[in-house]
Amino acid sequence: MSRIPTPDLSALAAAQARQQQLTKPAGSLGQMEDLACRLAALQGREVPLPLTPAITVFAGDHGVCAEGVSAFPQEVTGAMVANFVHGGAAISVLARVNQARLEVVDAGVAASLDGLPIVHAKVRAGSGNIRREAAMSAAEVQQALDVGRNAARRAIASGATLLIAGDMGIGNTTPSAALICRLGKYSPEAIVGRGTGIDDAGLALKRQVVADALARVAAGLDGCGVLAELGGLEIAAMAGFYLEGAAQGVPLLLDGFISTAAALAAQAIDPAITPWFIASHCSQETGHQLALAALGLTPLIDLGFRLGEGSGAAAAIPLLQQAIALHAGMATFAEAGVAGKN
Ligand SMILES: Cc1cc2ncn([C@H]3O[C@H](COP(=O)(O)O)[C@@H](O)[C@H]3O)c2cc1C
Ligand SMILES: O=C(O)c1cccnc1
Repeated sequence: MSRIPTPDLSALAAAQARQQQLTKPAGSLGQMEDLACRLAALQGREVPLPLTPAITVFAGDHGVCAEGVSAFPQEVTGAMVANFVHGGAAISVLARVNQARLEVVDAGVAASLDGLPIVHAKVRAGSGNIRREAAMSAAEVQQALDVGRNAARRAIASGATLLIAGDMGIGNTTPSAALICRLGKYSPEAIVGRGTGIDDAGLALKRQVVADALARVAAGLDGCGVLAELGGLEIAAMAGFYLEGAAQGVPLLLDGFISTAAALAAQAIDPAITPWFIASHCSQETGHQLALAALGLTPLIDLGFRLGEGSGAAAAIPLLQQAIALHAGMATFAEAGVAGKN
């Protein structure tokens, strides 16, 4: 039995009826109208309340970096975690400007991060090399899912009504691509991209690495089994974060490629999660659009981001707040004494 509630369809219908009454031609605010109505259904109220966003960035390292799949060295993962807490990363700035709580969790960074003011929940120091071996054991998947679930509990206890998961892990577009291929039934050609910026030879190698990883893994695995073979520690933690957020009835704003791979894994574990996902932006990473399509989602914006960290989701927070403000604050035709459509 799923712990995840279903959205409130009567609140959805009431919100849709309200949109028809607001002083604008029906449909003229496009996706903002659908967004307000979806948030109404998720909050269970005709007029949703303004959102209190919280961002949790999960960090982990990837054994598959040994294959040469990233343009950057593995030690950047830990160095960026320090940058997050010192306030200098993109997500640090976007959290500040959006007044969002920002928490950083070490789910599996290779380096020691002792002494940094983060959540220390290292399940292991980097995953296995998915080209040749499982990313982690079944027990480690469960531990990483729990790391994410606990982070969602902390965020919600602090008052969050919108959850964003970010990622930091050099090499993590490779396991993400493998997960998206496997769970979305896509080919590596359609999904594998340049990540941090590998060249053509690097891209060909990365496609082969993903193809080899997929070929290594048996058919018929469940969501946790796929995460163990092809995932990563921060990706599994993100999936656990999403599962707990949905179970507590909190909307989940997806970020880019890694975030969407984690969402597909969460969906494989519990399909009842699907309506709790909202797509924010479309990443430049090859295959992100297809990954979102596998979840039935259309992104709100395309700013050409290809960063991760939760940055695209954070950049879309004002759009969600504006959708709610319009839905709540616009006058109806009756209130404003404006004539409706002939
Ligand atoms: C300085 C820096 C900051 C980042 N912040 C997020 N990523 C992003 O890039 C990495 C994934 O790309 P690939 O699979 O090609 O390594 C992840 O760490 C992701 O979070 C970064 C990457 C770098 C270099
Ligand atoms: O879409 C993303 O999240 C992404 C793309 C490239 C590199 N890192 C993250």
